[in-house]
Amino acid sequence: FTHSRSSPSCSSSVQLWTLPLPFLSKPRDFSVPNSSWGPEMMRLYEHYNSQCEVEMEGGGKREGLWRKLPSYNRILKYATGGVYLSKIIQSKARLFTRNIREPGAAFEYVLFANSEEQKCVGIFQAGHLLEGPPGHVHGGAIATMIDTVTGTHASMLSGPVMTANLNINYRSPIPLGSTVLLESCLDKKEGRKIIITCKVMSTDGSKVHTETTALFLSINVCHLLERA
Ligand SMILES: CCCCCCCCCCCC(=O)SCCNC(=O)CCNC(=O)[C@H](O)C(C)(C)COP(=O)(O)OP(=O)(O)OC[C@H]1O[C@@H](n2cnc3c(N)ncnc32)[C@H](O)[C@@H]1OP(=O)(O)O
Repeated sequence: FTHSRSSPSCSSSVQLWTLPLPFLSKPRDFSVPNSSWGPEMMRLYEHYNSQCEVEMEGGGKREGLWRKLPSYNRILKYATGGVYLSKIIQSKARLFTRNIREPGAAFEYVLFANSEEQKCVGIFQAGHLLEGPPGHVHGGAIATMIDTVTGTHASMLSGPVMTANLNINYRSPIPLGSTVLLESCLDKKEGRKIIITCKVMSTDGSKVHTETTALFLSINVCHLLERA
């Protein structure tokens, strides 16, 4: 939500300096290791995190291929345009995936983006509150993981977007408590449409849990206000 598309009926070009002070305080980034992260979650986190910076011969560092994306629990309030968006955000609202306080109970996750390859990955550890079939993760929770990674990927490519369609094939169940790797790839962009494919896999890549094609439509943030 850092991009803005101009519209004659609703200007969304609100700048950060117009935000009141509470919105300027640095929000907490939840996508950092905590005591609930298991060995597989840590291993994959370190694998991608180590590729965010590359050591140079002279001892300095430069940006690597991957970038870790921060994750907040009230993402819209901290975005450019927060004054407009605050009209539709209730004070108790929290991002769905970050609204359980107990570490490890629900979604533990971190996203990384690779702009050169137009790829995003998500590392998710599914906690005990996400049960569907006994001992396994609920299909809606899996859809949430997919929507989070592909939605973030689409908004990085095109600014504000809404999910129009998620076509998910569930191939094998995900054991509760396990860590999975989501890989999101741009398929194509056609006007306002962004089509993304996404696989949910076991951490060693040996098992495919789901395969998805997702359609996003870029929107003007006024699209949300019109429905408020
Ligand atoms: C860093 C920050 C991270 C942010 C991190 C956020 C991560 C989480 C991301 C979560 C994202 C969500 O969950 S979003 C919440 C779930 N989604 C929603 O509630 C969306 C509800 N639906 C809508 O608001 C609307 O239907 C839209 C915006 C999707 C589309 O409406 P519209 O803008 O008026 O567009 P419309 O004219 O209908 O359609 C434009 C073109 O797209 C096609 N089209 C539209 N819908 C579909 C469809 N379902 N399947 C196929 N095609 C479709 C039309 O045929 C048309 O094609 P043609 O004739 O031009 O060829």
